[in-house]
Amino acid sequence: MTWKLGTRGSALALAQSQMVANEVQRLTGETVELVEIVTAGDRSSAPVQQLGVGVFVSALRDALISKEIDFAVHSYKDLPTAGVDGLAIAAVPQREDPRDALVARDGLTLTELPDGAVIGTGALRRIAQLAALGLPLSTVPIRGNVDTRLRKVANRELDAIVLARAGLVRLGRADEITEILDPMLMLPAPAQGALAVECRTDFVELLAPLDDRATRAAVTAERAFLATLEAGCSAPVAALAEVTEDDEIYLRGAVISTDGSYALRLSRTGTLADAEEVGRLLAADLLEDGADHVLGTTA
Ligand SMILES: NCc1[nH]cc(CCC(=O)O)c1CC(=O)O
Repeated sequence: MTWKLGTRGSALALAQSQMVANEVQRLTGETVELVEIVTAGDRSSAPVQQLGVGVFVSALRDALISKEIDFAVHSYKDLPTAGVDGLAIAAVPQREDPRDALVARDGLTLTELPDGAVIGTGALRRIAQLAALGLPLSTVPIRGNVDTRLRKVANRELDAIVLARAGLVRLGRADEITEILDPMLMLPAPAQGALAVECRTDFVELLAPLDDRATRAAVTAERAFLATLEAGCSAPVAALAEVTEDDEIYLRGAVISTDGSYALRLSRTGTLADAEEVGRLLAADLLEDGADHVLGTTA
């Protein structure tokens, strides 16, 4: 039997899905076929904030439930925190670099960009953290696939863009990065750089060999942090968990107002086994410090 892997048709989705397909074939000996699924997010060119979370995933989930496909690969950071009955995340493969990256004209770094430089990014988390740096830069919304975005720098429509380094690596275009942004300045989105392999519950055990326990724990902590804050706060949220060799987890989290004038940043440590609790507790710490008021300044 050939296993069917559902994927979006973008170059990044295809690259990610092909990597996972190769891993599945290597680890299980099964044959995997890619099946392209068009999602509402691919059909629309509206800003992602207007479309809402989940626009890229619901068509894939429908195809899983109807058995058109056996499993799907998502960029984990694009998955809504709520799961779906009958489906499960069977594996979280080893994470790619979670950091954000700057691609600027003429090889420039953030501090080398001239006064008035224009940076393309639509993500509130990135807009807020760039604003919090207090540099004489402005941001404009940008959408489209990675290739389209990179072209806007190459043809000088924009001075720079900010992207997830992981996407550029997977597309073989990491050499266009002019600065990797330190998480001290630009904390990534929860689960950035990680993939989620989703399937019906009857398929879970077959895909378990792909799971990387350190990545799963890191993502569990980051997403528990996000889910807890979503209840009380809708300001831009950033989080990054790092796992040490002796199974310690170090989670950093931030909530930033969109104009960058308020930024709350805290961290917590715990054990790998307590990943979920570390995330929830860090969110509680931030809420106690007024994370919900940071939201108030955003609205
Ligand atoms: N929101 C879009 C998105 N979803 C996943 C990635 C690629 C990186 C990843 O897997 O986290 C990107 C592009 C980007 O943020 O630059």
